[in-house]
Amino acid sequence: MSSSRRFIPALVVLVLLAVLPQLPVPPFWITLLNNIGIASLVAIGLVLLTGVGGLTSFGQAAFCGFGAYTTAVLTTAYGFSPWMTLPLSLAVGALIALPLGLITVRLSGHFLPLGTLAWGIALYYLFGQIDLLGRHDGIAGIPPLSIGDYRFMSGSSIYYVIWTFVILTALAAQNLLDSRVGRAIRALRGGGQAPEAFGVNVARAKLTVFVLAGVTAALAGWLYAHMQRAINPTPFSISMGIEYLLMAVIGGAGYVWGAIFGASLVLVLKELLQRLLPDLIGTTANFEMIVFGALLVVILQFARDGLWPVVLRFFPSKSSHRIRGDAPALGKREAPSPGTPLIRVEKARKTFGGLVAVNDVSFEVKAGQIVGLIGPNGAGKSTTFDLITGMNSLSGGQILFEGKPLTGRSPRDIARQGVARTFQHPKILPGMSVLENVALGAHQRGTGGVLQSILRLERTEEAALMAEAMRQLERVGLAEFKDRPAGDLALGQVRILEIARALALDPVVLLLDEPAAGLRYGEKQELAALLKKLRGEGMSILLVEHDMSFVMGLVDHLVVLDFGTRIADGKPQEVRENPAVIAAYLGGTA
Ligand SMILES: Nc1ncnc2c1ncn2[C@@H]1O[C@H](COP(=O)(O)OP(=O)(O)OP(=O)(O)O)[C@@H](O)[C@H]1O
Repeated sequence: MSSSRRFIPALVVLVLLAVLPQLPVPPFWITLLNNIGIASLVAIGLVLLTGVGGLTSFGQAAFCGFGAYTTAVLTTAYGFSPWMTLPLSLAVGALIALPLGLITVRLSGHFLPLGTLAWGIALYYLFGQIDLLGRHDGIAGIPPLSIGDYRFMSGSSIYYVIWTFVILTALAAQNLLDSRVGRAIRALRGGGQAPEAFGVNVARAKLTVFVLAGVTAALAGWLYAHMQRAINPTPFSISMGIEYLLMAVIGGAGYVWGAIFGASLVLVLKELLQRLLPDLIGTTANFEMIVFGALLVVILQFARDGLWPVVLRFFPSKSSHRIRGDAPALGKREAPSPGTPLIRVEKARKTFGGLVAVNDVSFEVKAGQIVGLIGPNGAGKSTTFDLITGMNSLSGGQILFEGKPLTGRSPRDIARQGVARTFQHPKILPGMSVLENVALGAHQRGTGGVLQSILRLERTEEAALMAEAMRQLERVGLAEFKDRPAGDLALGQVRILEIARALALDPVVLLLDEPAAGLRYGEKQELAALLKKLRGEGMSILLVEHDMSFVMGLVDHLVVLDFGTRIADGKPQEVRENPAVIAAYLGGTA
């Protein structure tokens, strides 16, 4: 997707990396570059976990420890060859990450980073206490990597191994982010239950990214062990964990290549400060950490997304997603025949303590209808909406979808049944393109997993998902904005984008939560025209709305709530003339 303006500098950097060890550079440059490469691997994992997924971890150094100690023990005590221990080190990283992730990613807010801090410290002390791991002395005599008779003993030889792994890992991470699984991970930043409502398994996406970050850190540890050929617990301490996080954040928390940039910046600066500071202030204490802290504060003030986006500004690229004409069509649900009951709300009740927010409300949405749920502020419309979509649980009564009760089902499961929704406060991912935002809606219609995505084996399915997203954008009239960041759109367009995302689910019924709120008159008219067009195509719609004039000309059926109770139910004209409605809601304006 990147233009030649980015390709050429990338090629220059790659060639420089390749020839550098052959040039007469001081050996410590190579040592420094090796350390940067190893740190970059951990930072790439952190970019996925923290930058993209929004899960902050201070504990990644511990996973390096697992990778390093696995190979150290197996090669020194059990005679394994180093290459054989590579999959084992990665597997140990993944196996430890799995239970730790299960506990950690459930934490929210500041408890999550605190949790990682806690196990980061605990694991470091554990490494120093176990006899098999050589306690605080560690393990020496780790064999170097070798191919045939060639042993990667020197810094400049293992340099090539390290940087091959770094580039492969970065490419793998890029591939992952540009896939169905990657979009799910990127959607985590949207927070809360929203991604569930368009089909993403949030807990699974969090665990996936946690394990991946653990595995990249274990890879770094494996390389470190064979580079140093002796290890002890110190490089796996919490202060290293903090340093890795610093690299990811300074580089550019959401950018894979920013991880390498951040690692380079932090390690080069650390080297310089360690040389310069003692002369400047006459002491050898670890003052570089103070400088890093100050640096981080300054960077976060001026470049919240880290420094990589600043670098990219010098090499602008116009990314555009090519929609493959030969992409296969995704499977589609059979549309219910007009008039079939779809949603049946039967005596639905919701109480919050003593307050009855929804008081035994019943109504129905039939296939091919637009039904409006209206009522004054606090009438219970949003609560009813949340009961149908599974965001809230019923206190009484039941809700059926196509004859089956929805009680106890998760929002994701309800979405999978064909109930797609939009949000009163739109939940888009502003940094993601309009097309990708819509493709998120089609998440459940694909099956590509992590490994397939990394190896780009799911390209046919991905093309189908993108083509479907494009079809929905064309359907709602937003096709021309497909490559624009969703955050650039006006509110009216954002609401329509959410409808396109909901349509990408291949829904049986669309649930729209106050779709006209905050829109200008012209935008409302466009929205109403779109909803009528969708109904013409056979779509069924339930909309919660405030704006009377908006619903009157649009809906087939109106349900009016007041103080949680249904006070009217019928055709718009009948409802408009209902005295109870006039009294409760319309006042003298009807
Ligand atoms: N989580 C909650 N805890 C306690 N009370 C709640 C909760 N959610 C809603 N309520 C109360 O339930 C009643 C119905 O609220 P609801 O948001 O469903 O009304 P609404 O018709 O959607 O109003 P609006 O148009 O203002 O959004 C209100 O009195 C509200 O304060």
